Amino acid sequence: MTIRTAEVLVTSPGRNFVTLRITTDDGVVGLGDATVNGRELATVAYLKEHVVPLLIGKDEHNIEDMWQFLYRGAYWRRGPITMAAIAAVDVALWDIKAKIASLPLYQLLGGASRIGALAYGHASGSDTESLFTSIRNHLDQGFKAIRVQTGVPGLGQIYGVAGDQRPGERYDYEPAKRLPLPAEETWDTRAYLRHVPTVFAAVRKEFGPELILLHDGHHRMTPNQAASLGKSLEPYDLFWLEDCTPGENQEGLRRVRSQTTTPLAIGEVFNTVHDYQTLITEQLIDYVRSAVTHTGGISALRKIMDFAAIYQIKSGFHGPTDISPVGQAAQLHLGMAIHNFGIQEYMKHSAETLEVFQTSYTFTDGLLHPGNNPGLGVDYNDELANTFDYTPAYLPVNRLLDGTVHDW
Ligand SMILES: O=C(O)[C@@H](O)[C@H](O)[C@H](O)CO
Ligand SMILES: [Mg+2]
Repeated sequence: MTIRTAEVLVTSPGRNFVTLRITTDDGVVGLGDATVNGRELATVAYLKEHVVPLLIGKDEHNIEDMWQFLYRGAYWRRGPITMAAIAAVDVALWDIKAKIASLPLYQLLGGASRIGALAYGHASGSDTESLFTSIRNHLDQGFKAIRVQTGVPGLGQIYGVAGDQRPGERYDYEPAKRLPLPAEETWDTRAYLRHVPTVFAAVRKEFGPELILLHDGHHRMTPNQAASLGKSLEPYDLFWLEDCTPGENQEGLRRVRSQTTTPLAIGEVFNTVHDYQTLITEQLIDYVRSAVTHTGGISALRKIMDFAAIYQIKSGFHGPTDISPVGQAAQLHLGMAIHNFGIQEYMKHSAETLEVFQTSYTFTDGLLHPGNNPGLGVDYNDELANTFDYTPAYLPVNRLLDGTVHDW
């Protein structure tokens, strides 16, 4: 009935992951993800120096009390590092509780509300032809929903665009580059705003009205620019326009919302319910983009989703490859259980990553399912993990044509 050990594990099978492993005195093991892309060692230090000593000897069953102890007890509240560390503890304790109950975690969260979680994949191409190849590739894999990103004429490598690929090839866009300094990219919002509607017109013409399409603006527009893009994309019936503005300025979304009916999703860099307060109560968004890993865990994100449900706002949890298989499993269990599930982002992890983290979740006919193993359904292979040393990596920095640093 107590926590015996808590270990902070770092591995790098192609990219860096931080995992917290809690073991009880009965030998039950729980895993939690604390990966913050490009700033991984900050959560390692926060956990090792300031959280692990607080866990030893505590009752593993009191998840809510532990969450409040770590959140209120720190005095310095919120922030991505603190909330990722709390998330790792929270998820590991839910994993343990479900294993003790011998149930898949979603059963403890209320049971299954659906047969599976509708997933969207990432198609991209430097031009329309390579984008179409990538979309066909995703359709072949069974995706029913696809995010579309392309290059912009006149700009070089930009957010969201993988190298061109042939049918059957793996999509491998990874923004965090393993370089000693961040890569720098060039950006021009006017060129982007002119180009994107032509891309969606071409995609609709080629693939028809049925396919679910999404797009990520990656925080680059002002509210006025975002309103303009939302309007110009209305004929193409997007499932959502993501991160159209930086989003910390919640009031700024009023301008976007009042001008366009294109659905809006925001929140992958948010870390508590307070980041959403105005957005939710004024119904300025349609989808909550938080990941379990970056928002204080299952306990906290569940509360955000219950709050959002009152306003007909649904989930669209952040699921790129920098969310580890542990974090992805946690949000699949949550997504199975909540009523206001919307869609789940799904970028398949590399083969090496899925050998380090052995998962029970499946992807069939466009739907993800967390599997029915007790707990999260993820096992950690220490021996293999230890062969992959931590390698520093940075997300890119974005500059305007005149050299000014812009939102990336
Ligand atoms: O915007 C997204 O959906 C992601 O690709 C993020 O850029 C990445 O997860 C940052 O670590
Ligand atoms: Mg995004």
